[in-house]
Amino acid sequence: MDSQKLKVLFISSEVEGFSKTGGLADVAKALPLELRNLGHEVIIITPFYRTIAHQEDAKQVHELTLHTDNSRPDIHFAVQQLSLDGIKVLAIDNAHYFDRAGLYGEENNAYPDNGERFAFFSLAALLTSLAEDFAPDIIHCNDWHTGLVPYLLKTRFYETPHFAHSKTVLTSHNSAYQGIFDKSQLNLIPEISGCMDQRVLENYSYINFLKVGVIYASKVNTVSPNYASELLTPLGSHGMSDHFIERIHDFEGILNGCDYNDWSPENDKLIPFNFDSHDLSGKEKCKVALQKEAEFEVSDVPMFGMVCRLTDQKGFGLILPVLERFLKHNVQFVLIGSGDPSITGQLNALSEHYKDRFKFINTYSNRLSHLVEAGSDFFLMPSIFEPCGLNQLYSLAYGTLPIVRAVGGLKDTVIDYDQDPDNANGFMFYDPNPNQFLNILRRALLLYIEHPEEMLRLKQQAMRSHFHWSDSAKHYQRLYLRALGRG
Ligand SMILES: Nc1ncnc2c1ncn2[C@@H]1O[C@H](COP(=O)(O)OP(=O)(O)O[C@H]2O[C@H](CO)[C@@H](O)[C@H](O)[C@H]2O)[C@@H](O)[C@H]1O
Repeated sequence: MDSQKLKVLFISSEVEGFSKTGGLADVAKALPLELRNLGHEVIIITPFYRTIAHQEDAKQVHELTLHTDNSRPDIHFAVQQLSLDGIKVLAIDNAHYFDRAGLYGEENNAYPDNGERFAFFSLAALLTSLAEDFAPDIIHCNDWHTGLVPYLLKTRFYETPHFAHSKTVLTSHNSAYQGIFDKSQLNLIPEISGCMDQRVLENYSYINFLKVGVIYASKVNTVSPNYASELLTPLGSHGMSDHFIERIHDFEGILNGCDYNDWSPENDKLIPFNFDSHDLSGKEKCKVALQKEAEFEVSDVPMFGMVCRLTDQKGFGLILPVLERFLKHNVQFVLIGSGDPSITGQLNALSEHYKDRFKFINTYSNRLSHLVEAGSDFFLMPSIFEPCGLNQLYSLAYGTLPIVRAVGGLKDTVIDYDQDPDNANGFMFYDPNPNQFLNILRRALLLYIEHPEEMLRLKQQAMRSHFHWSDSAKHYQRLYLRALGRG
């Protein structure tokens, strides 16, 4: 085999098309496909959740046993094979851990045994690689769920010939989620529950999965250059800066891409009218469809959209204090999201009160997220932090101007109209302050009302901003080669 053609074991707790709660799933689909296009052989490993899509097509390919110490019964699991456009997807099937209503929890409450569930998943992924006789050059781990894999490679599997040449890459899609658990959840892995190394088992009592991954992976990255630099600071690192600084020579930011197969207004099947940058009449019709969906008056009013998980990260602490003042203007605003019940409650009350101009739909809907991207004039992402953000990339593709806070990947992808009018593709504000956010909303509103020709130019310019996954995949390829000492 060509020495540059690599075998990549890509381990992710969610994969678009099979299971999804957020942006990790988008990456776990798009990146393996582009790596395959570069000639690499990729196998994806993911849990076989109760709700996994296409399970009727699954074929059981292995029945495996995880031997624990003598005090616990062995754990049996099956491996189900699925396909992502020809890429082998091996799903770890164990009813105790994954036959549940949610991926990570229910009704916004995490499952109390998530540490044990994903410790099991990490071990099972490596056993599956052995059973499959797929000796990977690179084991690509994603987020805290797989943070123990690099440690397992250096302990339990240290002398296993199958992994003798394997290197690990850990991508942190969101370093705020670290996977911190009591050691009692780690009984499956005596190398950890009995570990005397304080860096692994802090105070000999609890573990931080992400931290262990950052310490032990061959290379570590996050999903934008700017978030990578934030992770090196105490303020922007969610308490992890010391660990990222320690790995500074093996750590970088690689910007996510936009999957234009799923997110192109020219051929999107989930929107009622297609359009492109030369002819935006289809976008106007999508706006009418969105107004009807939201039960708003159909008229030429600026439409603001937002689609996200309802968490503090997404900036609800900036939105909620000024939302009523914003809604005094002649605007329409559609927000699609699910998550934190306290945010849901406040949004429901406002949506009820301002029925003619604010519609909150408390749901997770792929169709609606496409309609909001297509039918809005502006898309809101006033995030407190944002490792990369995908929705601003989708907005740009649909000529919907993103209004973002200058953090993480938002800063790497959006150019502010006031700072650089010639090249702008959106609006950006800096301070995490509700009034600053309201000011920028008003700036956007003014542009819409007073300069429709400028609005059109900006929309067309936004549609010409491209973030191809093929570029990101080439960066990952270089990272893999460096991990293998070939770069
Ligand atoms: N109610 C809803 N209905 C339909 N679709 C919904 C939805 N809520 C969210 N989504 C979808 O979930 C995805 C969210 O992706 P983001 O990257 O914007 O955020 P997330 O915080 O989940 O991802 C984390 O990982 C990604 C991937 O690396 C980083 O870009 C990001 O900054 C980081 O926080 C999008 O595809 C969006 O359309």
